[in-house]
Amino acid sequence: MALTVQGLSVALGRRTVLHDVDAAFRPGRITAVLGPNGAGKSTLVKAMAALLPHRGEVRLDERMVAALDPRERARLIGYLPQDAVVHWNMRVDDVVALGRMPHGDRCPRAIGAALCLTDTADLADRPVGELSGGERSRVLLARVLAGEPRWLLADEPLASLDPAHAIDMLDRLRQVAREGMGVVVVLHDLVQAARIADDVLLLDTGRVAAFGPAALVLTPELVGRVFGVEVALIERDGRHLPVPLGRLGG
Ligand SMILES: Nc1ncnc2c1ncn2[C@@H]1O[C@H](COP(=O)(O)OP(=O)(O)OP(=O)(O)O)[C@@H](O)[C@H]1O
Repeated sequence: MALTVQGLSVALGRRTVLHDVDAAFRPGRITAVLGPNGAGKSTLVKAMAALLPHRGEVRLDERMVAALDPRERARLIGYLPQDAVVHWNMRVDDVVALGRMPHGDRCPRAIGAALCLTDTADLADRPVGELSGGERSRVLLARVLAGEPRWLLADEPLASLDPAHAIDMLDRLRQVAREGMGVVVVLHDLVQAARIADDVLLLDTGRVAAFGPAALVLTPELVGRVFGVEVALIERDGRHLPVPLGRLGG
């Protein structure tokens, strides 16, 4: 099931913060959305999840996402917001079970698989309010995965994770993509993006600066220009990882 964005523009307040974005995302692949602060990354994924009014089209195959019944949309697209919070101090397994709401069930297999994949089964009977920020991030990912969506849109899921857990999180996204889910993930870390992404959508002040296979987008020239930094490539496991060295002209 392909996820396609065509002519997508979003205005917030009086400002247009996304301009005419075109992109075709493919299932079974990880697309990293990159760009400087304020480039419009969060706005893009929110609009793709039909959480913001927009102009242009977001389609799942031929169907407009905004026109889908909300429960069906939630079954197809899982959205993991930046800085997600849990307002009630529920048990972890109950939080994860909320991910089944669009299905109207409490499928033990799906919940168990999500707990297992995110390494949160040991936390299942803990109150979510007692968890560390990183543990909570994994639980919130488990909640989305429990809904077994066809697409996962994750906004900066690494924000509160230490390097080891960040690597684990990305490996989990890789695993769900291998199983066929389409993954669109907003990232800040260029090295992690290069490790994990099949494709990269590079945004610059609300416009697409580049979209395509990671190796073609994550070049020192392109990344350096958009972020205003000097970038060196290091090679690891056959991938070229862009490392920011300093500000351009600094
Ligand atoms: N409610 C709002 N009203 C007006 N402008 C807004 C509103 N929310 C966000 N913006 C602006 O929209 C632009 C895009 O914001 P967005 O959060 O999508 O950027 P981002 O690329 O995700 O940034 P970051 O890397 O800092 O998280 C920013 O310039 C931001 O100031």
